[in-house]
Amino acid sequence: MPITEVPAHLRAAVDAAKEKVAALHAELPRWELVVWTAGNVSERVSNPDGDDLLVIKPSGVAYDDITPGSMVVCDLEGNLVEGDRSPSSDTAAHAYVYTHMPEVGGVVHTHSTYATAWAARAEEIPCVLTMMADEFGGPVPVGPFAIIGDDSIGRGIVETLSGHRSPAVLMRNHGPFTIGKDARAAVKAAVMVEEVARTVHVSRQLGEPLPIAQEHVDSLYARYQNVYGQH
Ligand SMILES: O=C(CO)[C@@H](O)[C@@H](O)COP(=O)(O)O
Repeated sequence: MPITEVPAHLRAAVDAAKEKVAALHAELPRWELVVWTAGNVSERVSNPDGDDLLVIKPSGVAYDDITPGSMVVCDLEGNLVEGDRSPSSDTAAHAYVYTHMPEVGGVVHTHSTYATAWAARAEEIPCVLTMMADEFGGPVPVGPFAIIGDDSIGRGIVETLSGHRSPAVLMRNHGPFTIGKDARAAVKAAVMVEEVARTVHVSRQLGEPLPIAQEHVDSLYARYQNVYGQH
């Protein structure tokens, strides 16, 4: 049964998600992860009484014009539930991730320069920095080439990241998609994947970066994910 309007019991949660996701969009230009209208952020709105919803950016809207009121609400089929603009052109991908990865609460897509350059080569970013062990638990993987317009991008994200420690995937010839427990965590992963893509790129200009032993990757990841305080 398609959802044609936001259920009353989700109204407050949807409005809170609109405020949060609108504010998080400002982080993409702030960290220089996007140009013009590229990129998008979404967050799941869990529905204990039925199908979840997602809140996402309206398609093609300038970042300066993104407000809580401009955000769009869709069901997990990608159908519009609330909003006066078309949802992001990546809505199907976000929705597919939420449907097939129930632990994911936020999805981000950017075209950040260094991560996208790695995606253009379809080359994973090797785990040669302790920061990568912390945040990604190993290399940042590459996902398949996928044309926008159906759920092929979403399928590529899910096939690559399911069971993988990394919250980021470099979709071949396209750019990074990141996931997290909520939209803020996915935005953080987008910031971090661009940072490590740049650092490893710079390092490789002067030689071959040295790998980190798996045992050290594992212990760094465990510490960062379970002990290190992030607020
Ligand atoms: O990369 C793509 C599509 O995959 C861009 O068009 C995307 O970054 C921005 O599109 P939207 O404005 O979110 O519709």
